[in-house]
Amino acid sequence: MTVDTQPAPRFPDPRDFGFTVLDEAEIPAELTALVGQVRSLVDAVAHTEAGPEALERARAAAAEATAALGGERRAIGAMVRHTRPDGGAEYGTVTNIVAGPTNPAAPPLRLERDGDGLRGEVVLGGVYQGPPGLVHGGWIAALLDQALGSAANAAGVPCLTAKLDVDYRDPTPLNVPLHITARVTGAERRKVFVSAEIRHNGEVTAEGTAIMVRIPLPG
Ligand SMILES: CCCCCCCC(=O)SCCNC(=O)CCNC(=O)[C@H](O)C(C)(C)COP(=O)(O)OP(=O)(O)OC[C@H]1O[C@@H](n2cnc3c(N)ncnc32)[C@H](O)[C@@H]1OP(=O)(O)O
Repeated sequence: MTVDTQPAPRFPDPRDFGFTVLDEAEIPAELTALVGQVRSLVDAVAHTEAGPEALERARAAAAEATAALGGERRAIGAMVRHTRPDGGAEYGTVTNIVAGPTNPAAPPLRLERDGDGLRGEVVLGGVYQGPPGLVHGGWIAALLDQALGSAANAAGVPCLTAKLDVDYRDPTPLNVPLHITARVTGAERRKVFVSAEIRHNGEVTAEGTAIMVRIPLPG
């Protein structure tokens, strides 16, 4: 593969392109706690064998909780800024389905810089089940896509996934720590090549490679 460009050193500020950006420190602790509680609720609902009375009580409490949040909604496309220890900034959508900090439908995945790439750890419970006791293959692809996209973005390159290849090496179990790593392996014109793995107990369960394409930005 030809490597003829280096990623830009600094990710552009999304505010310059009309996006709303909040700093992750601005996310209220109460919202973070609510997100965690709703994740527990989703797990409880998915697995409950409670009787009709308890189910109706739970439904009414959930309806009350929904009403308590009122009609105040964050705009679609709102972004969150994470400031790294070295002072650099990284951005993601605040409701990203794989790693959005305000999205209870997202697993609590946090990807941190590790050398030239990124690493993170996540435990996926029963609501991510595909085959019995195993993580759904679509979610494995989603985790890899997020890690691959984040690795390209962490290298200062705003881009979208053009092509994603996933190799499912071994079944990925539920309810155990999964270790995710990703890194940029090369670049060619607007294409950025990235590679990622998911490991359990040090063994690779899935590998992903992607071609990300840099988004042309005005100016
Ligand atoms: C914070 C991080 C969050 C990460 C979130 C996770 C990532 C995501 O989920 S992104 C969402 C999913 N992806 C998308 O929605 C993308 C949809 N596709 C598109 O918008 C366009 O096809 C796009 C932008 C990828 C490329 O289109 P365009 O800008 O017209 O590029 P184009 O000029 O055709 O191609 C540029 C280069 O990429 C290559 N390329 C484009 N598509 C592909 C493809 N599918 N396979 C291989 N190469 C491709 C072209 O061959 C060309 O290469 P070269 O420089 O050698 O000629």
